[in-house]
Amino acid sequence: MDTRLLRIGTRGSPLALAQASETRARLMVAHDLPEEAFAIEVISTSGDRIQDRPLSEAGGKGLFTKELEEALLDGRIDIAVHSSKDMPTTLPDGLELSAFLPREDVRDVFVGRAAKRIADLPQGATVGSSSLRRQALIRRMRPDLNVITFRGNVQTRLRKLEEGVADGTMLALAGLKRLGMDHVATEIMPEAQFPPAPGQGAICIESRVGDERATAMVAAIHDRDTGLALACERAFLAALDGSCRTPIAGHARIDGDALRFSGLILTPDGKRSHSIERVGRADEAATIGREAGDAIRAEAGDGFFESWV
Ligand SMILES: NCc1[nH]cc(CCC(=O)O)c1CC(=O)O
Repeated sequence: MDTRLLRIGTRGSPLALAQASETRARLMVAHDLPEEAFAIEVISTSGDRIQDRPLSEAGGKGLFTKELEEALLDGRIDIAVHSSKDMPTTLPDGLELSAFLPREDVRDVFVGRAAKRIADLPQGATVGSSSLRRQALIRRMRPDLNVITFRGNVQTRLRKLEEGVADGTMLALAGLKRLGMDHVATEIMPEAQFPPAPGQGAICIESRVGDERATAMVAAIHDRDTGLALACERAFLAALDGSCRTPIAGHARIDGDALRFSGLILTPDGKRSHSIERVGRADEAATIGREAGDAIRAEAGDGFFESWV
């Protein structure tokens, strides 16, 4: 047995640490190894440090992954644990997503103070979110609400609610569950009304291409269905050139050999949107996602994206 320490890199937020611990726990079981066989290395990222502006303005998704990827490429860590939702569609040369853990609930929740449900908020109430997708979906449901940018980790956002900065906020149920905090949710949003971001609820593992030891270790905790769903959702995002500036939702479900994908793009004000549904074979996940992205882009036309960029 290979007894060298496997170094697991993670961001330092409570959610990131919970995800790294879950990964370590699964590796311990899969390989019958003690906790001491793994080291969790906390790496601070620009996304964690920049708190004063929306990430879409500060440089996008890569802000949560850059420093972890540098540590991987430098050999300071062997694997990096990420939320798939935060991963850019292209990775640096020499790195790959080598495993996806079984997916958590993909739905978003509303955490309300002024009301438990979005529909019951008073006219003009304030809802905080930094996600363009969530902002657009809230505006589509309730154009009268005042949507404000709300950054920071789950704990920071909940504290802002207590301080009265907003009457409610949106969070991923998956993150709350991993933190043991899902009781704070006051409304679980139906997927049809509030479709999730591509990758939501799925933890992924990034490693060096050709690192056989790390690849073999994480292969034992890989979940086939999550991997196929993510191949489809990430191909959809890539076809749309999805950045933090584009409100995009997408979710693929796997049922044996079948895959069913739903995608949605919106204008930031939520007034216009295009949706797409595709069914196909699970082993063609990436092709289905790419074709759905190409089709929705063609249907929307260039004007859709240019009208508000
Ligand atoms: N960008 C932050 C982020 N990235 C992933 C999650 C939730 C966990 C997940 O989707 O796996 C969150 C917090 C949130 O959206 O509430």
